[in-house]
Amino acid sequence: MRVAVTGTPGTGKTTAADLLADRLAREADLPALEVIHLNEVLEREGLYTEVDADRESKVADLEGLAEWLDGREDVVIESHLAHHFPADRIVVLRCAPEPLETRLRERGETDAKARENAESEALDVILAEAVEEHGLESVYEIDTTDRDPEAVADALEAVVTGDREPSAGEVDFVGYLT
Ligand SMILES: Nc1ncnc2c1ncn2[C@@H]1O[C@H](COP(=O)(O)OP(=O)(O)OP(=O)(O)O)[C@@H](O)[C@H]1O
Repeated sequence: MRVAVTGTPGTGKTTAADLLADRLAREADLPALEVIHLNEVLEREGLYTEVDADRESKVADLEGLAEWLDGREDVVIESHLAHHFPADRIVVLRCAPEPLETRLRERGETDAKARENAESEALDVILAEAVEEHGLESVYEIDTTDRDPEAVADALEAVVTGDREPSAGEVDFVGYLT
């Protein structure tokens, strides 16, 4: 089974996926899935097409990443790009725009980048992409706004074990737009 963990930068994908990886390694009754941090693969394998100077970020080579993922089936793929690849279950981590902006600023992002990501989150951009590419029945939303990382990992674990139902569309942050 392939599980994609996606969401706007700052929603806590890396943090939750690391906690899940610990649990998968320790608990024998959980499925044997390997957690892949796709941004690390992108860096390590050089799977980007250009470096975007203005935004100080690399443009992902989606075809190259898809080829790298080909044949890796029992995995949890963590990245804001994870929903662009074939997967059985797609988890979209969400966070209310204001606390998301604060998280990103505290992590050292520029005000402009923090604001841009908060607006993208308010507009459900990644959720919409995930639903368009995979359909409502494969998409699970987890609202991390008032959940600590262990509680987010609990919800993620419930998706992996099949104890949580698909839930796209439950989270609504449009009211945060100013
Ligand atoms: N559930 C949570 N509640 C509050 N803060 C959190 C939570 N999860 C992560 N954080 C904090 O938010 C910041 C972003 O977390 P993290 O790097 O895991 O996000 P991400 O979605 O993987 O981001 P990116 O896509 O940029 O890699 C970190 O400073 C982290 O400590």
